[in-house]
Amino acid sequence: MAVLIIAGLDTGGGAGLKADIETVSALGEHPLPVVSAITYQNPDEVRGVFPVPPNTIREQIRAVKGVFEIRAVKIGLLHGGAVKVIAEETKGLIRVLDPVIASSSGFRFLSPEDVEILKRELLPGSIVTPNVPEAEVLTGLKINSIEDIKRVARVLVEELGAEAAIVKGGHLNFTDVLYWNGEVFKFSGERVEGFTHGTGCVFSSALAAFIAKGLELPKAVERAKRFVEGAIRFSGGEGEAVNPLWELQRDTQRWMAKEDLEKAVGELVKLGELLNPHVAEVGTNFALATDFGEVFAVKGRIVRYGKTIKPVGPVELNASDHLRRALLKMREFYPEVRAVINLRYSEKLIKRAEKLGLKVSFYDRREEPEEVKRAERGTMEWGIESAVKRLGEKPNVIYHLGDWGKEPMILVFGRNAEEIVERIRNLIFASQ
Ligand SMILES: Nc1ncnc2c1ncn2[C@@H]1O[C@H](COP(=O)(O)OP(=O)(O)OP(=O)(O)O)[C@@H](O)[C@H]1O
Ligand SMILES: Cc1ncc(COP(=O)(O)O)c(N)n1
Repeated sequence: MAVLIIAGLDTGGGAGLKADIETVSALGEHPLPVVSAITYQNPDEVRGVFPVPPNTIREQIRAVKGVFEIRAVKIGLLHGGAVKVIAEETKGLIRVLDPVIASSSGFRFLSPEDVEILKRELLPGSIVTPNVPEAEVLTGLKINSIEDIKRVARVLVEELGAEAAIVKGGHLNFTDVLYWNGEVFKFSGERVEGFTHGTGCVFSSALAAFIAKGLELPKAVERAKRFVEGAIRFSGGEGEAVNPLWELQRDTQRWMAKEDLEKAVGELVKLGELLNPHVAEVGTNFALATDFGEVFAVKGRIVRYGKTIKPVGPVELNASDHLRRALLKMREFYPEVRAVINLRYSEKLIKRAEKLGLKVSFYDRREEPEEVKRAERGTMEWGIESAVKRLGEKPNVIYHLGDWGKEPMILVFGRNAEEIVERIRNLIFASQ
């Protein structure tokens, strides 16, 4: 279904049309982008705005209206001169209006006169999604509590003529309130850590996309809120903004990691007889992490098989709890490390690793504090941390000499699966 998006361009690639297009596309709908303003901004500041002339906005809308079946319209950043044209051209369509009055970096986009035009021309009949400060400007009322939010949402509909109002609590307590058809709906949320530049854009676009799918308003609001939470949680990256593509990126990384690891395991199997003596009693595993902290490994581990070696099962997500924990701990110190393998301990391998110039460290399970031992699952994390701290720089190899009932083990780390295979090749050929 097509969603018409009328919004501004953010040169920083965080908010505005770019975030809207990503959101609508990620949710499987077709975005029809109409530029209302060109901004010059980065994550820290908005330097200026070039308003696209009203007629140019009109022609952009006319080029697609009647050609595509527009199921919803999302309206973001505007300028006073554009309001009337947009109101005329979107008449009769379901409109989600995000009244972007100021940026989160503090730049005032709409003057008080522009706000009045917006209230008069565009707000009536729209589903309006102000944040707390915007709702205050639109209604002239102060908001200090959830009760105030409810009252203001009602005013936006009953007095200012909106079709529905969702007052967002991102600036208060993360609870959003919808007023629609004379009823109040509350959507509770918890604070999510991450960048919030662009949250309002993603929320309103997601809402428009869910409406386009035919969801009833309360359900669409609930889904839009959950979508934004994910986009905040996985918001890292250069844009310093929300990331509407996180689920797609996660899935892409999943198949890439799976494929890379399968290929690398295949290469290891070719080393069969040479690697066989180095396979741990408990089995060897090979793990690869994605940027999202998900870790793939071989289900059932890699075991000795006659004179050669064999992966017991396929490469799968979370197939090795031990290596997953070792790798994730290592990545807390060195995020570029993505892969790890465990081998049976031998002094010969350690000597060889040092000769090859690999940085080697170790941990001693006998030094493990009692409380970590009792907690049972913290040993690996403690071990990696103590080995990293002991060396004072990035270790490529970490070993431990075992303990009562625990087999001594070597972990070889690398930036990717191929690097591990290369390291293993060098280690075992040279240790013959
Ligand atoms: N840190 C956060 N954790 C969880 N949810 C949040 C957070 N910040 C905002 N939200 C949610 O994101 C949505 C957008 O709300 P917000 O109040 O941030 O909009 P906004 O101020 O218009 O955004 P923008 O930053 O684009 O101006 C709402 O559903 C809100 O509850
Ligand atoms: C083009 C454009 N549209 C919307 C916003 C608001 O987003 P935020 O409040 O996160 O700055 C923005 N900064 N730029």
